[in-house]
Amino acid sequence: MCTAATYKTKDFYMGRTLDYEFAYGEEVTVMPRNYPLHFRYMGDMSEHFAIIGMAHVADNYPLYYDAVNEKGLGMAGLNFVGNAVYAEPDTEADEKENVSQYEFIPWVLSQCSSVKEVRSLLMRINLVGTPYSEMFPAAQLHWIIADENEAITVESVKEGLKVYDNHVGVLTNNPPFDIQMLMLADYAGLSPKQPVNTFASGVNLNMYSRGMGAMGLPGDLSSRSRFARVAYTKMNSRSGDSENESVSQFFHILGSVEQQRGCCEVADGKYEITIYTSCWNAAKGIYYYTTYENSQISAVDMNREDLESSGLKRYPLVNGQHINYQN
Ligand SMILES: C[C@H](CCC(=O)NCCS(=O)(=O)O)[C@H]1CC[C@H]2[C@@H]3[C@H](O)C[C@@H]4C[C@H](O)CC[C@]4(C)[C@H]3C[C@H](O)[C@]12C
Repeated sequence: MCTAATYKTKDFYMGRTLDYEFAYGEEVTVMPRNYPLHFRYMGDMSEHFAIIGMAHVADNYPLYYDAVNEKGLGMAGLNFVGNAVYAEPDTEADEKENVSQYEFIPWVLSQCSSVKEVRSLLMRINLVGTPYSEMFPAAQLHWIIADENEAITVESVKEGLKVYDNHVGVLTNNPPFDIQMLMLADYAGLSPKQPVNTFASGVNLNMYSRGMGAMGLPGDLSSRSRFARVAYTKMNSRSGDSENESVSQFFHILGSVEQQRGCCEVADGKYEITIYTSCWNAAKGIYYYTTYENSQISAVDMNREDLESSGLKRYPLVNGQHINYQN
């Protein structure tokens, strides 16, 4: 399971949890403007926007999971198993741009500076299921794409490519996004305030605890429950707007859906955990992250790199707890 969210204070933030039972060997990867990008059907792009994000780098090619570009446009791919259906390449129709699912993030982030531009790019796209290699078959994903003004969800399903306005700025996994939004209505009565007793007149109910306004918010790890929980947490979130306060609050928002080892068994003795949690400041191009074994926030600042260069800059994840002994 995975969860993604956006958050706005003075700056715009976005990130995700990557929940899985194993890691592919991911690194924070900066793609500078002159890194030669080769697309399977769309030729080469020698200059483009610079990008920073989490990627598995295969043969010097960054297979991004989530990333943001220098214009502040970000996106994240989350599992959509059983529902993702990709098109076949259509090389006859000139107006269609054939893009493989593993190229979707670089294709969008290399050339769009806003969600508005993404919407028109998506009208021309033919998102195809061509795998990167035999070792990396097509990942069944759906995506959240956002800038500081709006967020959308993109789902390639058997009916074709669907683009939804995402007014809550969150995404998890199955079921499809429109159903997740419909089911959010189940929680319409929840509130951060103590409930007013509307149970029945004449029944005197004692509010015996704080936090009872959110009674009914699901606590389990299913995708629909994480969707409701993270949407509730994010929409009711309050923080100062400094960088530290915003980043700290963002990690608390995604902390509401964190997966602890042992609670979600996916095969005998195999457990899904939150392998990493990311948060980027979209305007500043700073990519923050924690890992399951390291709760200290690490950061890579895209603007401290030479963005006019042509080689990838890769930062292996800092793992292992860093405990601050005070005596
Ligand atoms: C497994 C990851 C998604 C985690 C997730 O959503 N878990 C939810 C589990 S569940 O459904 O709810 O059960 C996805 C997110 C991004 C994916 C990677 C990226 O798409 C980049 C490439 C794409 C290649 O086609 C496959 C390898 C790969 C390197 C992908 C491996 C894997 O599918 C990743 C890492």
